[in-house]
Amino acid sequence: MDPVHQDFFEGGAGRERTVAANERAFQRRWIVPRVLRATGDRDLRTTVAGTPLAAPVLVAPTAFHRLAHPDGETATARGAAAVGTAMVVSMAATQPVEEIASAGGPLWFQLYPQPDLDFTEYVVKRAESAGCRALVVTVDSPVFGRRERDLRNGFTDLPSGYACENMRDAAGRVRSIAMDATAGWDRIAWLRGVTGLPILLKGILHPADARLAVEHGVAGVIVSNHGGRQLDGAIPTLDALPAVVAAVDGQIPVLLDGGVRCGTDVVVALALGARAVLVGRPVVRGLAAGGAVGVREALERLATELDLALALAGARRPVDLTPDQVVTR
Ligand SMILES: Cc1cc2nc3c(=O)[nH]c(=O)nc-3n(C[C@H](O)[C@H](O)[C@H](O)COP(=O)(O)O)c2cc1C
Ligand SMILES: CC(C)CC(=O)C(=O)O
Repeated sequence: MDPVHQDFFEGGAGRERTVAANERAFQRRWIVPRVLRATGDRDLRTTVAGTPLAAPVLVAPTAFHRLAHPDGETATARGAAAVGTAMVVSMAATQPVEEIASAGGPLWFQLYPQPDLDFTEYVVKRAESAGCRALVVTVDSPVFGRRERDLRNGFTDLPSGYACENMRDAAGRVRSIAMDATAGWDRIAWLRGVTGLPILLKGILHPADARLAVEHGVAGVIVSNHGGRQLDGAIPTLDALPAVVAAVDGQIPVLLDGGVRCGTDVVVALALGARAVLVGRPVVRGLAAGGAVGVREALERLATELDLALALAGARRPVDLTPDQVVTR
């Protein structure tokens, strides 16, 4: 891969403290296994916002897949479909959502709220018509994070020949993605009026926001710091999870992304109350290394490791894991 593009995929904001801390937070947790109780067949399946998943690991929305592999987002979707999980299509995808949907697996669509409400509605309807089953609204990006690697590399836009295909307006012109600092909670209420799709908020870290999310009738929240690409110094997601779980009090599912790299990481997040996790960079790396097969292998490996870790932790199903099975040292 072009090292400039690799820096885009791997990098984060500022000094990349949060990028590093997301993974480190998992290193500080230890699993306390239970014994002699997980009898019978294991079952990794779960359902989130009405979408059944073979395992509680989804593909996080990440931008510009054609820069990682010529087959782009379509290959990622094929890899996700092969393992029976959902892919969250980024608003900054380099292929049209209709084409990505041809892979056949369940898709959710990620939206950066745009200041132009008519256009926002147009994009949402397009995702809906393409068969996307949920809308993931990214709420941690009122402005764009400062990505030092990209600034140093002069990487400010897609190279020519590539476009954010889901930013085409009705006239076929590609708009640039705006970060909308004017979007408030009223925008979530507005979105609920324009779509019947379940809405999940991505980028919740504070328990008070989690409670507001419940009050605004969303179908779920994703504890996320955008993989450390927005606010450098933001709390590692695993550290933020317990308070968010407590705040929503079982009313809606809580998902988490950031730093999930292996099956035991998934066990820790599930035990602390996440319904499922999403993975970003591991999927991009799989895509870059081997297209759809690489994505499938990255996700298969996580599911296999999760199955093994569940068995050894004494859980038959993800919901059997309990918070007392994780200690911090
Ligand atoms: C290269 C890259 C591009 C991303 N693009 C988007 C995006 O378009 N929309 C979005 O909501 N999040 C985006 N994210 C954030 C991811 O959805 C997710 O929060 C993060 O990658 C999870 O951390 P992980 O990479 O450690 O798994 C991006 C992340 C990366 C690494
Ligand atoms: C290009 C951006 C719109 C997406 C991205 O890089 C991110 O969200 O981190």
